Amino acid sequence: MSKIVFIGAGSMAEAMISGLIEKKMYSGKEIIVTNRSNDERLQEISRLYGVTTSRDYTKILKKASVVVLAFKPKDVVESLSLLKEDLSSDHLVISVIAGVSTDSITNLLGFEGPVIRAMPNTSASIGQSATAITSGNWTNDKHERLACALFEAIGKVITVDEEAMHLVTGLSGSGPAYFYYMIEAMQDAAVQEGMTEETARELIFQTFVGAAGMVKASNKTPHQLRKDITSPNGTTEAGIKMLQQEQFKESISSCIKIAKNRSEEMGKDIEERLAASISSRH
Ligand SMILES: NC(=O)C1=CN([C@@H]2O[C@H](COP(=O)(O)OP(=O)(O)OC[C@H]3O[C@@H](n4cnc5c(N)ncnc54)[C@H](O)[C@@H]3O)[C@@H](O)[C@H]2O)C=CC1
Ligand SMILES: O=C(O)[C@@H]1CCC=N1
Repeated sequence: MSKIVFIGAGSMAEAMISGLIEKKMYSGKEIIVTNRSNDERLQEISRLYGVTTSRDYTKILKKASVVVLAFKPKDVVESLSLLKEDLSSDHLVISVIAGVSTDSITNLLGFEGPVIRAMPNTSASIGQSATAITSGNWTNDKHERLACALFEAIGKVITVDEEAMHLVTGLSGSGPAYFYYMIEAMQDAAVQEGMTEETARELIFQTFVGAAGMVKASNKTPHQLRKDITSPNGTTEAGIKMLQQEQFKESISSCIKIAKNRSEEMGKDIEERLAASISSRH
């Protein structure tokens, strides 16, 4: 199998790499990783996963058929201008960059090559990502199948229209962080009430895993599952009433909306920078 290159060696690249190796979709030897300047990080990733690391774009892109863009949206314009000389329409470019459209990537690359935009999440590292993918204009069935297989190795995959990607980003791309925040809040509350951190962690983690398992395994809706726990005038009712009073649902709704809007803003920023660079050339 031809190699897969990760441009960017941050948390998302690492989550994907560890999931792909774990699921044996690629061996460490078939993965090449590069970043901008942090040598220690490349050494660490090479030591952990047995991947090859290099900053010689020309050399590594010659060996690759799939190139995963895993750097931050703010670096897109600069990084793609560095990469475009060594990329061609023979490469399948898979971007996990939040907010940035397949058209922006194609325009920045300056040629009509296949680009697939994906939004995984960091649960990829344990094979549990929820990933949405969408295809750019120059992809074919083979590219789509390959991208699907790659993300299926690290979790569940759904295909969406590109317009949905901003919402997906704020919902399931960022989603694990919202649940971690809830866990943090529950843990802090338990400690404040006098429980040891260790006990709180054990109880909350298992409660979280159990609730996720119930949502998945049961044929009841989350609403019904919640009602099943809520005895009249009991503890859950008291707790939920307080969440309602503190506008829990409204907060979550605003959280998803603002995260979606932020993805749109990041995409627009790239489009504006792209338009400015085109007009400065004329
Ligand atoms: N962290 C997450 O949970 C998720 C992140 N994403 C997306 O993944 C991308 C990466 O996010 P993180 O891993 O969190 O960021 P990070 O900041 O941890 O890593 C970014 C990496 O890109 C590298 N980089 C920047 N410019 C480069 C260049 N020209 N050549 C080579 N490497 C370059 C940096 O050196 C760094 O290794 C972002 O676009 C983000 O929107 C998508 C889904 C979830
Ligand atoms: O926070 C971010 O911008 C990225 C995109 C989805 C998750 N992390």
